[in-house]
Amino acid sequence: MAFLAVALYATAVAWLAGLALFWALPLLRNYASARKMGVPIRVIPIDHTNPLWLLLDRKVLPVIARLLPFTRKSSFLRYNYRGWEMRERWAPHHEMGDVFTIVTPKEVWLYLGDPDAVADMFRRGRDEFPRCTRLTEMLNVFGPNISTAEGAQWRTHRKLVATCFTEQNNEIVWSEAINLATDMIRYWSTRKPLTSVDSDARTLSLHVLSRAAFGKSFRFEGHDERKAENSSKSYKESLQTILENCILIVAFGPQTLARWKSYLPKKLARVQEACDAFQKYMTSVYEAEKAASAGASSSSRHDHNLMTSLVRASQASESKAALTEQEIYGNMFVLNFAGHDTVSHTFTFAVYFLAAHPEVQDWVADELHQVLGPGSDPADWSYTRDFPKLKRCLAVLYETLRLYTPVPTSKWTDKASPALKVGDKTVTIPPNTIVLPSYACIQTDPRYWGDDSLSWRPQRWVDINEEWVAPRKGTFVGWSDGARDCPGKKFSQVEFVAALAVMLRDWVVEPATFGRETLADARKRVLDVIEKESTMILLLQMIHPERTPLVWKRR
Ligand code: HEM
Repeated sequence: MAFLAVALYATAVAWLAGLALFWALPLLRNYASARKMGVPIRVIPIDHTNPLWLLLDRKVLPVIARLLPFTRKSSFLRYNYRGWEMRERWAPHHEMGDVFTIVTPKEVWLYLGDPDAVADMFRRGRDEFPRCTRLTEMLNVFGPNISTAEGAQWRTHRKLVATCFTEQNNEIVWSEAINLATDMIRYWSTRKPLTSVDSDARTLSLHVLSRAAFGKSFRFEGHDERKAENSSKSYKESLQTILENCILIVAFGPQTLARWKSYLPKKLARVQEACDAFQKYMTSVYEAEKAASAGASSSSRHDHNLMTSLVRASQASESKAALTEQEIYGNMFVLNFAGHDTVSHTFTFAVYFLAAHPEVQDWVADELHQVLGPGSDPADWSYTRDFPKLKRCLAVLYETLRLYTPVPTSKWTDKASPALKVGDKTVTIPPNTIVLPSYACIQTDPRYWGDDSLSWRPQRWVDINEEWVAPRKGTFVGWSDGARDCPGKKFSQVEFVAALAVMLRDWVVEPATFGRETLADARKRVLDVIEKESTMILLLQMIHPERTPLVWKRR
């Protein structure tokens, strides 16, 4: 009996020691580091980027909030999950000032709500505020790449990737988006009511990417038209499966999945198959391009898709500045990853906002009739002539990103301790601190955006002379800023504007009404759904748009 008691005691002590070593000590160390900055501190007990916690946070926290309602205002419930920024908006900054920290057992996160400090941080660039590659290393699935590299390596990736985003590639994006959107609106107009906006928007963006990235064109297939067979084997389906299961892939790792493939449950086996198929697909395109470069084939010589540009640029540069085969795969995956759901989720938000705002649809349609003419064939619209004039369409994209930013941008201090001026205070930021522009705050703070800052009003981006209204520096970071901003910014703008132009010139969208609901009530319901049922999965998205059906009609 005495032996059992000693064993239990020893186990308890070992547990406590383990807990102190792995949790409490780092938390205390980080707390001490944060205190040195002399700014308000909030503490959260779990590293919110931990892959296991990523699988659980949205399930666990609502249960705790229900069982222990008095904890709702605690830092744990307010800040210990992905995307808390969207729920809180500017509230934490108005409570704590333009700068505050959140301390986790992993590191300290510093939040900036002052546009001048944000602009200064981006201006000072990668030397003082590099990317914290730990946060993106999950994107190393198929090889090192532009998103996960730093220093000289990143410069090589960035230089070569930048050569892919040419005006010729934008032309491809423009015409492919027009073709696909023409088929998509045809499909949407036959669905009454339409419940597949998000799924169809993903198809559109995937098909634009497959053409612009790999040179493969696919016709648009609506949600109900898609065939289920071969689901994880084709390029399209494999990429879709990978993107939908990124968190699982990160949690288990593609190598582990491959090693245990015979024993995996059905869902994981499908994910593993998809990784395998996507890798094979990239290898085949890579080999074909290499052969074409060597003169064995001329099939892809004149195409300006991202893969061919990357292989050619890499072959053309000196050996030290070239990318390895693995790095080319890594970059192709990351371009697909970064360019797919960012655009499709934003497009879905925009369609729902439009359904709630008929006056914005009319405002955009006026521009489309003026620039493109009422009866012109979309196939004749020109990227170089028409795209720069479609400012109202672009404003719909900016306004949607302002309120619902899919990708939060972040920097860190690495081993340095830079000083940053925030208002009249100079904050010396310790090493190993993540530094973030509080995007959900600065993009909606009434101090910079006015009293209607939370209203979706694309008209704020275009003045009465049809000139673009640039926001104050540091108040809009939708595509990030500085040296590591988004290289796909123009790509996404061209795709979005082309698709929107096709849809809004001749069509209008409204919410389907339920029972005796009026159209005005249905529009309010849509806005409520956008606000309450959007969340950060891997990116910010509407969770169940299919529960809010829409109807498209001829204008
Ligand atoms: C609406 C659409 C898009 C939004 C809102 C967006 C936003 C962003 C943001 C905020 C970053 C910086 C992330 C950070 O600092 O951690 C970023 C980086 C990046 N984006 Fe985009 N993006 C979009 C579309 C695209 C597209 C279409 C592509 C490619 C086809 C792309 C490729 C990339 C890449 C490769 C990076 C990493 C750049 C680097 O680290 O040097 N993005 N994007």
